[in-house]
Amino acid sequence: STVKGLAPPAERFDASGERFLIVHARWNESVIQPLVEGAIETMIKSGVKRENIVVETVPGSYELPMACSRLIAASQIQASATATDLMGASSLLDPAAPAAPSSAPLTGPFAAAIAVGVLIKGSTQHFEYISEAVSHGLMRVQLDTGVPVIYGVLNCNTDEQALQRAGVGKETKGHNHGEDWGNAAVELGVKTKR
Ligand SMILES: O=c1[nH]c(NC[C@H](O)[C@H](O)[C@H](O)CO)c([N+](=O)[O-])c(=O)[nH]1
Repeated sequence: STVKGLAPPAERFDASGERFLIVHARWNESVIQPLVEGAIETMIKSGVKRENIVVETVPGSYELPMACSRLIAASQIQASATATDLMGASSLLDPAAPAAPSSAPLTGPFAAAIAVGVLIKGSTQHFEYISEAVSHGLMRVQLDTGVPVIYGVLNCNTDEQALQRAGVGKETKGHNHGEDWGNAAVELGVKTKR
């Protein structure tokens, strides 16, 4: 196809002060890992600080909407409170997050989130049901919370398709879609900032 192509990143955005969330499933870990690394590296190239990228995991893609919903809500609650009000609540977020002085908000709200999952078709209808539920679920989370949730779910028929979309294909290397998701998270995070 001469038309289908990746969305090139738009002009550079200043996301240096923004916080981002990445929630990734652990199914198909060998594909998940390059996707997540690609997203993080791309975001850092755009000026995002690594300590402002919170990474959480869930068992499978079906858990992505719930985890994104809860973590986005927790970060929004904490943004309006101080550490003393919400001691222990930070366990929902990155445990490595630097402890803020009690007068400062424990965490800031996330500018955007990326939900990363790899669905590979098996011999049953499981794939279709999860894929449909996750797509609708993630769309609902972003519209309900007002925080962009970038769709980082690969829906593949074969292992090789998934590997190529993480830039680690065996037949041809392919392109790491995690990089595009990192760019999309920065762009939407800046453009939808309130
Ligand atoms: O992320 C995935 N989860 C998968 N299933 C687990 C599912 O996401 C839930 O974790 C599980 O159903 C428990 O809710 C997959 N398959 O079943 O094939 C898959 O390919 N990828």
